Amino acid sequence: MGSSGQVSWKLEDHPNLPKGKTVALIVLDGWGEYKPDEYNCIHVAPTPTMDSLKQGAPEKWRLIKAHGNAVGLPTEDDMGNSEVGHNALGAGRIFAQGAKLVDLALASGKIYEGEGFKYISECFEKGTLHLIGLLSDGGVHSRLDQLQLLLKGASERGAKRIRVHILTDGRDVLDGSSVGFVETLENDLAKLRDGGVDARIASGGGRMYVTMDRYENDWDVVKRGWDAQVRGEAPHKFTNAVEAVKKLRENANDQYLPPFVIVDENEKAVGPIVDGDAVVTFNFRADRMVMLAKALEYQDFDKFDRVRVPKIRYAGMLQYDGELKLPNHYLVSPPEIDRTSGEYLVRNGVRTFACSETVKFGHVTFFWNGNRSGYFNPELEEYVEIPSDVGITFNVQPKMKALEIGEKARDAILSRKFDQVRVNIPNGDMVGHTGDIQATVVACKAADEAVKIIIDAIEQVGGIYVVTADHGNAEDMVKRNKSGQPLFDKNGNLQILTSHTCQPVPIAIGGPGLAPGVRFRNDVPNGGLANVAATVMNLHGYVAPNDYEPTLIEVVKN
Ligand SMILES: O=C(O)[C@H](O)COP(=O)(O)O
Ligand SMILES: [Mn+2]
Ligand SMILES: [Mn+2]
Repeated sequence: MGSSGQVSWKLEDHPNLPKGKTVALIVLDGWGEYKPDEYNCIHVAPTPTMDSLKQGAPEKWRLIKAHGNAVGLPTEDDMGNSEVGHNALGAGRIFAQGAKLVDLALASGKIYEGEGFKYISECFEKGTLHLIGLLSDGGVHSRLDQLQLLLKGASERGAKRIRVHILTDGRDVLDGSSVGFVETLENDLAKLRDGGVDARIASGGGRMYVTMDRYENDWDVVKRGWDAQVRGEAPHKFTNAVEAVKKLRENANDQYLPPFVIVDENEKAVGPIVDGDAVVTFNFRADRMVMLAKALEYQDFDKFDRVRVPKIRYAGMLQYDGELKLPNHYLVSPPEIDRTSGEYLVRNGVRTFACSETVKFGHVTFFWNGNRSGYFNPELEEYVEIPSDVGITFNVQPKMKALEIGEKARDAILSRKFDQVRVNIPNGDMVGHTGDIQATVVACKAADEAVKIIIDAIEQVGGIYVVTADHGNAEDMVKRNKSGQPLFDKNGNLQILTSHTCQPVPIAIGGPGLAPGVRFRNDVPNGGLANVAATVMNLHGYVAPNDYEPTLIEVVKN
């Protein structure tokens, strides 16, 4: 920063590293490092390319942290995720993330003093407060304890009628855990009712089938939620949410429960959203709330027929998109992730290509650029989205679009029109979340093949590659005890881990364009994802800004 507070965008030249090399930056989603056993799908899958990077040159492969404090999460027990992972990779610094900011705002009570809470609380006298979000303690998109505090805080501050619209998880937490979370919530709501607040669950559904789509992959998902939450209409009606979830689990897992509404004895929905109500989406993470936020907020919304558009006061837990100012009102200010490496590099003339398929497209663009949509400079950047398959779980098509992403990146590299070619390869993560071990093995193989296509192209143009990951997933597919032994449930079934992990991730550098003597330093033993940005800036021939986390590489003279 200059003394006037103006950002000086000019990056210093690196003393020993040249400019003009094509740098391929490959993020394998959900690809951690863990002991090689039968539940490590990366180990089981043939992954010759990633293996050769690991076994090749020890000074060009290492592990970095991708969870907990290293990515701005509240505790070391918090697994990493795509949002915080790509934020750290792109921003080069560690920002206190949404989970932590909401914790702090709730603990200090500041959440109730902000504009967002005041705005919604004006409906408390006459209207209903609706809370919509993911019901689990996964800590990736939301957290149960935050919802509990918000329920208590809102009712103490005048909310007389509260309706909770739940989305069951099974993706950031064990499948089947939804029942326990709904029971806990029901207990809390019963206590509020004892205190005179009319508080109930009003609707629900599984997060992947109802509401929490992302990057506009499938608007039907959001529509199903809208119909249940706003209109009080769904194919399944129950008088009790615990019963609903137990019954619907007979034919679907937590992630994919069909939408349901809770009705009274006259079959009337207990909590549609109507004029004069307040709505809060209590997820702090943006990607899977943006679509609903648009449906709730935009007058001229045309992605599906909303049928009835109630006049409400709506606030997000956070503002989900700073560029779009979406939503306009929010309870907690999001982290201000500024001066990202993407912006610096583009402002220094680095021509950038970014690509993934829809389900991860925003990861290498929006998250990478500090939760900012759009280009910094359209003349120098091209972002390509390959449409994802719609309406299937990814264990059915575990190869996903890995090869297409690899080929697009290859073409971008060979065109020589770009200095940085950045991709996210989703397979390990998206298929890992299904809990299908065999399919995840196929997924890892496909991801490895995509890496090979890109590295081969880099060989051809004399470029440099950086291969890393955003957090673990496919390297461990079972829940384990403290000594690492797999755990079984009371019926003797293996407990499948659909979520991410706390494992470190690999980073490898190489390619013919890598200057002689470049190697990983030994003095950054606790390096994490945030150290990657400075590293990449070096590989483009620049020194990172002073306040960036230190580079992972050094240049030794031979
Ligand atoms: O949103 C999801 O799919 C999961 O909750 C987290 O996965 P991601 O962080 O890899 O997107
Ligand atoms: Mn991810
Ligand atoms: Mn994931």
